[in-house]
Amino acid sequence: MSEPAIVLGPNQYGKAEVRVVKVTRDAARHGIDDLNVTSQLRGDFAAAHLAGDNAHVVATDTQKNTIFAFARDGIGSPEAFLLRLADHFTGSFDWVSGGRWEAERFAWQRIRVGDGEHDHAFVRSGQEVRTAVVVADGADRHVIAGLKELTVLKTTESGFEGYPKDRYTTLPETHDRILATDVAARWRYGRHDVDYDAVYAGVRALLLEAFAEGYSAGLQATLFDMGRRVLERHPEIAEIRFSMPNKHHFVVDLSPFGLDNPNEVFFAADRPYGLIEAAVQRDGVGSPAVAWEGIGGFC
Ligand SMILES: O=c1[nH]c(=O)c2[nH]c(=O)[nH]c2[nH]1
Repeated sequence: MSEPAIVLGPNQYGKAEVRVVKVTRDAARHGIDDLNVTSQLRGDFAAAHLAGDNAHVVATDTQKNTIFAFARDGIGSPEAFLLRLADHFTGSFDWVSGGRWEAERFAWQRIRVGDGEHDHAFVRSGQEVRTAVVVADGADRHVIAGLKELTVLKTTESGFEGYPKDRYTTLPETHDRILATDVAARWRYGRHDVDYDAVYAGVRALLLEAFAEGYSAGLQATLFDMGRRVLERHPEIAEIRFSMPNKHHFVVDLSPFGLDNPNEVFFAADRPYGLIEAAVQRDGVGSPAVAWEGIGGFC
């Protein structure tokens, strides 16, 4: 029996992590957009791989330059910027049938001076990084927005009880513990007539509100509550996925020092950590695999 032939499988290529900063300076009060953009093209690139024929290979350098050139007109929301890139590359080259464009956006806030805000001096704001992915597949456009590194902590109103105990279980039950995590979430839009910046702000607020409010019976329950609130309030969002580490805070035994410790002094362990991941979906609404392809881990 002969060995199967060796053939080219799925492929994409482009420029990764183009750091583009756009200053808007048509008035004394400047604005700033700070992004990390990755562009990857899909289509007929077989000859490049199989024969070294680069006739179809839009250089990664050209893709990088296109990102800078498009920034000259203003960036706007990361989702809108990525959609422009997708339409440009698929519209300009017949053999580019799709691709994947991804962005991280770093937020800056005006520095407060006296009781005003400075016109052109900024401090990195917040901690979370906004994320966006656009996948073009022929005429289809999939838009996934998100955030990562949104670090939150509550000092009470969290517990973990009722779990199975076996011979390896040592964890004591508690109904009063610290709950801390770095929220990473991505949500897929089911429609595209969306004010991406406004929805981002709304989702971020709902995630924080869900984390803060009420008693958490576990990070899993908190995760689902976050997702449920987002889907209830945002019909334009089809589904949302989360990846959240449970950043354990262990009560330190101070009895060797003759001290009590009524949930006041903790050891903040950095590893290992629990890792809680889930999708929150609308029943009966499918989740297109092509939209999520290339997203590392769960979200
Ligand atoms: O919120 C939690 N979920 C778990 O699955 C888990 N497992 C664990 O040891 N502690 C916790 N906490």
